[in-house]
Amino acid sequence: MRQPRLRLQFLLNVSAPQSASAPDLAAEKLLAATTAVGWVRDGMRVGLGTGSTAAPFITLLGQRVREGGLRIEATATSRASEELARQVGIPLLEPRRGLRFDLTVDGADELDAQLRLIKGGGGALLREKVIATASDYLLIVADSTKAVGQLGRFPLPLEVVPFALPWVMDAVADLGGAPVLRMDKQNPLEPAHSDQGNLLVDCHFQQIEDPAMLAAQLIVIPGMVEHGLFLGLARAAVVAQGGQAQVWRPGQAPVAASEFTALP
Ligand SMILES: O=C[C@H](O)[C@H](O)[C@H](O)COP(=O)(O)O
Repeated sequence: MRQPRLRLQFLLNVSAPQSASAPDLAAEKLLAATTAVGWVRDGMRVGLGTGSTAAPFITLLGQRVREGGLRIEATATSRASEELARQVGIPLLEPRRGLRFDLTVDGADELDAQLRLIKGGGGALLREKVIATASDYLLIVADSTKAVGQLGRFPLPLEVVPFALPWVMDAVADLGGAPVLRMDKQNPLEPAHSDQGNLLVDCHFQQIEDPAMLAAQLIVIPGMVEHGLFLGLARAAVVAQGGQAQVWRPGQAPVAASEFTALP
């Protein structure tokens, strides 16, 4: 079946800038995605992230597959990304033992200078962490609003087994996380569900002083399936600001992305 042609112009028009001084986030996301697509090589197995920055990456990757003859195989971190990948013609692999990825490209809700991340604003944190952990290289693509001095202003998402919800919320409140059950955007009277059918809880810490300690405290809460702290997983990030894309690596000064013709 002939795949629809998706043009950069279409991607740029996803949302208009809100005012003359506000950053054009759609353009920044597209720039980060375009930079990452340029580093995908023939024969790679690629993990496909989720969200509004990963989506243009998937679309542009599909364009390279269809029009440039790029041979890759991929697995997606959400049903939405899987559907998009199918639409744009990316060959998909089902999960199986031994499957690893050369590269995963994914978005983030917050990243700091050590490339510690908060993820899961789109509810895909569990599959995202599975695929990131099965990847040799996790590359984050982000607009300029995602880079922070300290993690925690963005509410930390948790995926929670429904039966365990009240006790998980009690435990998170004891840790100072002000838990809020996420509601369904389409049906605000109903809770949101992950692709696995679990609930999502957003924890308002405001500031996370010690992400590693918090991760250790969260992971032992029964019924808390996964948390959105991604620590020690990202090898690099492309952070776009205005018309400039920079490469961030853990603890290193940012470098212009134009310096790199391959993965940093
Ligand atoms: O669950 C969603 C993911 O973690 C996303 O990658 C994250 O929320 C960033 O999404 P966006 O690029 O849309 O801001």
